[in-house]
Amino acid sequence: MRLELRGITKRFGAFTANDAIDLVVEPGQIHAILGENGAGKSTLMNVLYGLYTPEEGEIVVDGVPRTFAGPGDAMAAGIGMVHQHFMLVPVFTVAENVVLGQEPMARGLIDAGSAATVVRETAESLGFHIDPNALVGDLPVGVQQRVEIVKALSRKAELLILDEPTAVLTPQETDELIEIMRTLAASGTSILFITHKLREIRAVADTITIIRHGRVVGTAEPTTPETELASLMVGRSVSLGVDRAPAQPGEPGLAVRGLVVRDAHGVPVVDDVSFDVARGEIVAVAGVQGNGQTELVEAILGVTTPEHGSIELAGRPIDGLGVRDRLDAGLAFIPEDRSTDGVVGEFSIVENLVLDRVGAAPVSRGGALDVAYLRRNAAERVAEFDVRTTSIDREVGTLSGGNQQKVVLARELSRDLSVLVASQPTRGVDVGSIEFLHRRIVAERDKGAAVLIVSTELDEVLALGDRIAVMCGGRLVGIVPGGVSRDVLGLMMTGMPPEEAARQAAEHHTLLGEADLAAELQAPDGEPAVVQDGAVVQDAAVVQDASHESEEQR
Ligand SMILES: Nc1ncnc2c1ncn2[C@@H]1O[C@H](COP(=O)(O)OP(=O)(O)OP(=O)(O)O)[C@@H](O)[C@H]1O
Repeated sequence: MRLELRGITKRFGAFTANDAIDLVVEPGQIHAILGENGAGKSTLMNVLYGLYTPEEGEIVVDGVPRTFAGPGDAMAAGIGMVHQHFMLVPVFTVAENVVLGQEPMARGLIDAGSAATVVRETAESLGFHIDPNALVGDLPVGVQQRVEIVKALSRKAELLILDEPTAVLTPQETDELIEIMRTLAASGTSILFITHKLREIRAVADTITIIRHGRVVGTAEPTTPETELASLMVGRSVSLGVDRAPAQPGEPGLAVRGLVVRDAHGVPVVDDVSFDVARGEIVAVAGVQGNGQTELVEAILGVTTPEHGSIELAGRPIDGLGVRDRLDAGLAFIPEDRSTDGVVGEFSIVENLVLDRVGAAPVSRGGALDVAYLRRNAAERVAEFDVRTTSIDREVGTLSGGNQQKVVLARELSRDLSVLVASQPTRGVDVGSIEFLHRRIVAERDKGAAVLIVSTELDEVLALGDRIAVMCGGRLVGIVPGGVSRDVLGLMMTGMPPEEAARQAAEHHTLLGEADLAAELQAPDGEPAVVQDGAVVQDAAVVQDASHESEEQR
């Protein structure tokens, strides 16, 4: 399928989120859309998937202009979407989920046999296996994502929209998804790929369209260096990675001793975890989502009571204290799910910036809110943290995802804090803003805070961690120095002890590990090198020329 978006304009009131966007996606093309937070990527994808009606412009599929009144129309035109939050029913089997919504309504019966065949055959054509009879709720996230892909393909999708698909995957699973994307593209399926991860774009995209302030500002090749892509995206030069002095660990900041937390079924989800974070250092906890990190953080914050163990803040046990007392004792907290724990969507930016400080100075004076202070505070924080908004009075729920996250960070990093616990602090935030936010977190460390970062992003863990703790299955697999390789961390995330991970990583590089190495080993003419099995075999220019030659020969 050849898709053309012609002059798509989508407005929210007076605000133009998409401004005359033109985009062409060729059959079998992997087309990455890159843009900073609030650039208008999700809006454009929602227009394409029939969720928003554009004010102007045309969606043209194989030369025919189409109007989509809803996702059903988009699907009928061959467009499928894998959302960030999967739309599967956990208590149904894979086969049931795949046919859900497409079984003949008259009978209301699901033909289990043929659904299972569709699942098996589609999966096999993409080079993996899925048990059609497995319950979706029992499957790891990476496999659930494949079920979503199979589901879209079973509806004859010829163009797949993948919205930040790797946010929930391990590096190894990301490699596997990249392989699946390549297989799909080779069979003619087009892919629109949204991600903030430049490394992935360079690994998989055929072409890149860059959107800024709702407009297409350019296209780029996947060979474009990461720093250049980042600058194109934000419209200024960006330095990736944080320059920082080595940590100066001091007094005890946070201490966790023999912590055990059980879930509702009595299964230990945090299993005898002990570690220390000194003031003046950052410990980053790496791991695939769902390996006990959430429960660990909840126990530190005081929203759950552990079965065993104790937690100390600056040498003082806090086990008996409630959440508010812990915050008052100098704990700052950035929750992993901003929409449920971080912001109140219906409240304004002004209100969200002081949520839990109402009643205390300087937010309240003499029993009343100090409105002048609140407005001044909001204007300053919005400017400092580069929250893209038309007004400080706007409801936070209408900001783009990345900008909502900046509001949470602006509030929490402006506290008087001695211990900072941050879960996925930059999830969904673009590289330009990540640079700033990471610098702010390091600045808190250098002011003497003990910082615990929980992140599923290896880039983030590596950028911030003075030491890196890896969790798997509720246990602490090991704590390693900050400079460790991505491959070692990826293997430890599967539960492999550090020594074994180091040995295996030396023997086998992941695809993205290779991209890493290639970026470091730039050929003299500036072209990235091609790395196989950990060794440079060719520079990319030569490989491209060779492929042209063979095409011509054929
Ligand atoms: N329902 C809405 N009402 C008002 N404004 C909106 C609405 N949805 C989006 N916007 C605005 O449109 C702009 C584009 O938002 P969009 O979600 O498309 O950005 P994005 O590129 O996907 O950003 P991110 O990377 O942060 O997810 C933002 O400024 C956002 O505040």
